[in-house]
Amino acid sequence: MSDLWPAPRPHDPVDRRVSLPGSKSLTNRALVLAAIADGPSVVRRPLRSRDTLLMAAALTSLGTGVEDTEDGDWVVTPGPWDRDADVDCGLAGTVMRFVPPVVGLARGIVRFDGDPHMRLRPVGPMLAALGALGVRIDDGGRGALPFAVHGSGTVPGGTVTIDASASSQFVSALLLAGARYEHGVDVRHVGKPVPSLPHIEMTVQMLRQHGVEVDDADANRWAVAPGAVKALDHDIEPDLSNAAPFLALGAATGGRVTVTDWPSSTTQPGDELREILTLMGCEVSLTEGDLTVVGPERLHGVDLDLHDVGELTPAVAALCALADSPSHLRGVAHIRGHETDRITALATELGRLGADVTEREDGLSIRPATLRGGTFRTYADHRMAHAGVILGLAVDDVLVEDIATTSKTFPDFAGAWSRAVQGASA
Ligand SMILES: O=C(O)C1=C[C@@H](OP(=O)(O)O)[C@@H](O)[C@H](O)C1
Ligand SMILES: C=C(OP(=O)(O)O)C(=O)O
Repeated sequence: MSDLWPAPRPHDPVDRRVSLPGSKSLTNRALVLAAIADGPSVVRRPLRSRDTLLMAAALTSLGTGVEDTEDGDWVVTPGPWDRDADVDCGLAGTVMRFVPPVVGLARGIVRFDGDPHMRLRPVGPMLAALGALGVRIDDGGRGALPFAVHGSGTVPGGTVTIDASASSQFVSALLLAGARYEHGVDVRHVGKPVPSLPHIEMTVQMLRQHGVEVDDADANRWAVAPGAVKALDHDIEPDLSNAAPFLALGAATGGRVTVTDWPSSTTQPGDELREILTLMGCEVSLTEGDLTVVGPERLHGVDLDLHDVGELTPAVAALCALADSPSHLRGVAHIRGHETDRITALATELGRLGADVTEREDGLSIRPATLRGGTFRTYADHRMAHAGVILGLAVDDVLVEDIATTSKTFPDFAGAWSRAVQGASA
């Protein structure tokens, strides 16, 4: 298969019903919590994609049992965690950040590395915080991959100050492990605002479901009391951020798309798509778990602060490039530290196809322009690929580079996308 994938363009407004794979963020939290719980449990309808398979492999290499059931669920059995191991983080922020704090509870030296770009993604402040909590880290002073965590079996824990403005995952990581530290953990953020707060709420909610006491009453402070993490089975919701391109299919074509099993209440930031698409002129309705988006004749531009939902930026930016009025996307300086520098990547690639884009430190301004076909580069970033296929809905001859990069969070995205765009027989 060519490295350049012709993005399919529908010829008539579509009317589709789509079921999506599970959430990366929920699956990887469920796996970590199951691995440090007080007994075996089941992760039902997990996402099986590169990021979650890497998480399962990391926990398995420590000594955790992760077994498949016939239904495709995972049975997780906490293990002895008494060995040295190597962890491949790939390009998964959740593996690089969520695993080191639990390795403090293991006995052994665990070495972490990942894809070339992963060595550039931020983790230093979290490693420094872990050191302050009593975990020995050997990172050669780099504050980045590769590094080793020397687990001694117990972690003192306690109060720690961290600048988590580069990633909410620093906070989530410390909280996920914190109940198993001798004194729990009391995390205080100092610095520019923490992005992606719904993802920290997701962490807090899941910890509470596992019987862990969490105090999040004050802004920028999260305290986890020491205690057991009770074993608990999880049903994983569909990935609502990965719903973005599919909802965009309705939004950008004046068609109708329904995503099934949309939760009535959720901490996933993708739920914000309902509000965003409404602002862009779509009709959006949620009825008995069916989220339906009906696109307008032309989408409208929007002025949005995406600080809390930064991972939606690539898909939203692509939709803005198809709108009939200017858009301003703000508050997402931190996404320069995502799978690629997403602000520069979006400005470059939308611009290559004719979009009128201004790159700013913390976002993008996008004005209406006539788009043309061409190559859309993806920089190993699944969500850049989503942006490319969205443009391909409205522009002939868009070639998306390395569509397989979508396997980070979506198995066979190209197949699912072709079927959604062209109908079930595709
Ligand atoms: O905790 C999580 O599961 C995530 C938190 C966010 O990270 P940042 O806070 O680094 O943006 C988000 O962008 C990422 O896709 C998933
Ligand atoms: C930022 C993302 O991923 P990660 O979990 O690797 O940080 C993302 O999926 O948009």
